[in-house]
Amino acid sequence: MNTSGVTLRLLDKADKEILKLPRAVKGAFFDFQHKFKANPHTAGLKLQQLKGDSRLWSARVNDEYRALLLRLAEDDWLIVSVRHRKHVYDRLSYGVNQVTGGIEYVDLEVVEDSVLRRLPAPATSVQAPGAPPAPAGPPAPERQPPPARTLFAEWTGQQLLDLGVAEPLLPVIRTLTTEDQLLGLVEYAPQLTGEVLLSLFDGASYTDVLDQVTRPVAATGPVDPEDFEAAARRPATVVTTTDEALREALESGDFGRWKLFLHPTQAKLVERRHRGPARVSGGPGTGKTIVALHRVQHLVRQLPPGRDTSVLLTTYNKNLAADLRSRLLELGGEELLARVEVSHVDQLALRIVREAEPGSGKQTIDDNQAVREWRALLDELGESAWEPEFLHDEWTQVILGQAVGARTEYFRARRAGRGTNIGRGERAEIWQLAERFTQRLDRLGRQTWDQVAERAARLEMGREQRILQIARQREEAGGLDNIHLMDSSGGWLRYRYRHIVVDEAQDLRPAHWKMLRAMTPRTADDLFIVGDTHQRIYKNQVTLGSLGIHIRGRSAKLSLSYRTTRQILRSALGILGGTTYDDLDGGEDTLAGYRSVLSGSRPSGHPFPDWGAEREGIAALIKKWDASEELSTPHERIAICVPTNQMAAEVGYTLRLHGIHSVEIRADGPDGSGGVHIGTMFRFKGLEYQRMIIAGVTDGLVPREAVHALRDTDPVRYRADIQRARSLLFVATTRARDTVDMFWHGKASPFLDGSWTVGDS
Ligand SMILES: Nc1ncnc2c1ncn2[C@@H]1O[C@H](COP(=O)(O)OP(=O)(O)OP(=O)(O)O)[C@@H](O)[C@H]1O
Repeated sequence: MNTSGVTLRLLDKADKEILKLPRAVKGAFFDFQHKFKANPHTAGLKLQQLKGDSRLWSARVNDEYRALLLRLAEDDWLIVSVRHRKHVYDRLSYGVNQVTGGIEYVDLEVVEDSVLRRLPAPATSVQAPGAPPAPAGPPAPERQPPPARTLFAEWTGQQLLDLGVAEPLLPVIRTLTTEDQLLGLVEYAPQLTGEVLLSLFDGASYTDVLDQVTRPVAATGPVDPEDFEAAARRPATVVTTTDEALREALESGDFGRWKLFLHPTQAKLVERRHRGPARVSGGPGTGKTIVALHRVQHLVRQLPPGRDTSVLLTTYNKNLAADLRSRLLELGGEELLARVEVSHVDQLALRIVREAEPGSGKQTIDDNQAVREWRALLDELGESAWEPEFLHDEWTQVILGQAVGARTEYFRARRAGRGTNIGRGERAEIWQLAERFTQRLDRLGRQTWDQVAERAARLEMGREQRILQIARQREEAGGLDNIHLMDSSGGWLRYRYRHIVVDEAQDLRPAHWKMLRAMTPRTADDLFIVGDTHQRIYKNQVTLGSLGIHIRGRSAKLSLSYRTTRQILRSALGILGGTTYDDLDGGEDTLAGYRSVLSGSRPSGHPFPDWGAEREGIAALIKKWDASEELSTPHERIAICVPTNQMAAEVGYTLRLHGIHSVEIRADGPDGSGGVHIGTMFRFKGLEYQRMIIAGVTDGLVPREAVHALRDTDPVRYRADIQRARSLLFVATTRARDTVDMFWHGKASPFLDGSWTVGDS
């Protein structure tokens, strides 16, 4: 707790610099900020204003290092940089960005140096290490190579400024001729400048950049360039202030940054008050889960003091829920976790059902087991007119999905997205089979997850009705508290949660939504829904409005990927083809503006004649990485993704023959540690690896042969199945931070476009 009244903030770019400092200097910096907060004017800190500058000050961190600070107000300071004391301070520039209203700081010398280091060959002007810094103004090679067209010649200075580019960088931007130089500039430029320039460079139009990159972070009101205090409060100034945050920045390095520095668009979503359910979409790696976690923390901070768990954080499977729990713990410790229930949605539904039917003891089975039960039933009946998969989908998506309770209702039920038209006579047959199927499951003491969800939804909706009825009676009785607010178990009858936050929303079943809707009162900030329909890998397509969840006017999008490089992102988008995706509410969602400022090598393609050779190729690639100092990667940061369990086992076997240890990713996470992770595509949702190898991406496997067969017989189902198969491959590809290697044998999957350059395997 700071008692001196001094506020000390740290600019996110300064934090990046500090991370690169030697350990001892980091320690000294931590002590420095404590002393500074206690009294900035202590003699030992040597606080002094830089010559001729009204706001920029320097202070002593240790004998060698100085902190540079902007004085925002009397006792309000912002650390913008930590530098060696010999560093020259006369080319520093700071100001309030006219578009975002955020504070920006640029060390022109550092930026120009970074660009100069990347001059195109023959590099007649490359500076020797330790050479004196370039003089003011744009860097000029000693002997001019033939004039190359500069990258941003097409746009005027004013146009770039209107997009939010930092003004002091315009001269150096005008000198850029190669992508490499641009990356050199982006490394040290303010965040928005980097995003704008890379988007333009990658071919986005001026208006698209304005709409998708600049507008979401533009200031809402007029910007006063002299008002630094106001500027510091805007989300565009990405800062942190707390002691713990500073410690975190020093100790956990890059891995902990998500806890401290939110992108302005992320920060807005975390803090915004909504009058009803709100939804956040965005491509893979844009920080949707990070926003969900910070949102939970924000909501908990608004709760009245107490010990109850009034916030639910839920997602669609056990593995992801476990991950959310550990990340929430990292973010806010036990104190935060104590106010939040983190559970996966099926588990929550099962708890509701068990609470209502204690001792029912039914075994819950998954979709594969259920399809086997359908097959057994059809065999027993000698029925061959229907496929078990078709009946199972019809039963879960139409009958259970729409809570169809009677045969006549089923005759009228909408079957959107189900393909094959079926008439009244066929519906009568299906209805009868579905009845037999549920009787069979009952007899065997089994239930499916869809049944559990449906039952939980009904129970919760009933409970909400009782709550509302009691509230009405209470009102009629003049607000007197003489009505028994008891539920069957004798507890007080009230809504289970005050706020619900949902991650990976695209894969929840319709009944889950009904259940969740009934669990929280219809008040401000009730439901916060995060998901990306481009990553839907199950068949649960919903229209939230029809399930009582109205998000119109409260939707927002994240578009900057923090995970994947621009090169991977471009190839991954190619996998989706031109297909359209829904927005969970009957409309359309797109990945327009989806971008990254990270750069790396292009993804590679590796063709092989057969599966055996392909597996050998995978082993050879891993060994190649192991043998190189530059490419070597800890094995647990490498994953191999394949279409089937059988193929996963076979890859594991081949790797073992080459002495490479691997662990299988199961439904509840990796089965062990310390080896290359191998799993089927379904297992990769929510995971992240430094290197992804995606194998078996062969036509007939991706998508499966059976899908092709539907093309003529059932075009609607064909389109839906193709879309899901594309999403599966898209999810796998976007798990990669640095590299993706796509392997196939025979004919490559039709989902791969020309961007998959063939590697040297
Ligand atoms: N503001 C941030 N600062 C630093 N890192 C961030 C930030 N936001 C997200 N990240 C990092 O980016 C990666 C992806 O974030 P996250 O998992 O939240 O994305 P997502 O949109 O939920 O992805 P997916 O849809 O693929 O599951 C994580 O490693 C996360 O730590």
